[in-house]
Amino acid sequence: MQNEQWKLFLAPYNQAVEELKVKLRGIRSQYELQHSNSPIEFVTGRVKPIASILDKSKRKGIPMENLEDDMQDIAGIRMMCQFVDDIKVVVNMLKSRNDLEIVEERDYITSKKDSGYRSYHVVARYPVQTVAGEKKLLVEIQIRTLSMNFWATIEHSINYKYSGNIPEDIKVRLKRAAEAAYSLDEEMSQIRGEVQEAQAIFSRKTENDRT
Ligand SMILES: Nc1nc2c(ncn2[C@@H]2O[C@H](COP(=O)(O)OP(=O)(O)OP(=O)(O)O)[C@@H](O)[C@H]2O)c(=O)[nH]1
Ligand SMILES: Nc1ncnc2c1ncn2[C@@H]1O[C@H](COP(=O)(O)OP(=O)(O)OP(=O)(O)O)[C@@H](O)[C@H]1O
Repeated sequence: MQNEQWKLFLAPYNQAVEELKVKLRGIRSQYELQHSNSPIEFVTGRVKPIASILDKSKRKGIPMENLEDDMQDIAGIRMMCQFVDDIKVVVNMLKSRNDLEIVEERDYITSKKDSGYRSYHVVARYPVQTVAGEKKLLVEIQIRTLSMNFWATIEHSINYKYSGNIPEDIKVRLKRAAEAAYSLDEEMSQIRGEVQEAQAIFSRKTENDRT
């Protein structure tokens, strides 16, 4: 594909990512206004870089004409939660929305990946309005705790550095670190009530300071 063709192909994906970021960040703001604890800590999103699309299509044998149907993560959203239990709340909230349709779920929390990776993945079909009419696109939504995100971000950069061939000793350390990150999640879950009460007090205090 030429540069112009890529721009045209990716434009609806950009739109989907921008729209979903606004919508999902809006949910957090609603919780904030009510001074109640949000199951969503923060939301990020990206359109897969062209080099990464080309690399993945080669790796997985996906022909260019099948990208729309067979590459599920061209539009990607990530939702970070404070607690493991919040992840189910977020997934159910996504399921109850009428602006997207969940087509696949992958639970890498109950069944972590070999690398140690944990996250909950949802693939959804999301409609964007284009000048040529409505277009339904696949969007990958990754839902994870802050601690899972910390691990995955670091592991992703190490993987990049070693082009996917991480030395065995580092792999072992990363797996150990993944378990440590999960222990942190479990410990924090034990004091969830305490943490949330403190955050509610702090949120009211900062609002009072502002007014
Ligand atoms: N850091 C990190 N991220 C991962 C790992 N496994 C999956 N991911 C993330 O999850 C996405 C893929 O999710 P999967 O459900 O494994 O999708 P897949 O099509 O089966 O596999 P991919 O070929 O990796 O896309 C990747 O693009 C990453 O963003 C991992 O071991 N480490
Ligand atoms: N669903 C997502 N939401 C937000 N950011 C994402 C999502 N998926 C990947 N990213 C981030 O986007 C950047 C580029 O991602 P890229 O698609 O090249 O990586 P990847 O997810 O590891 O891809 P692959 O599936 O091809 O191995 C990375 O920083 C990655 O962490």
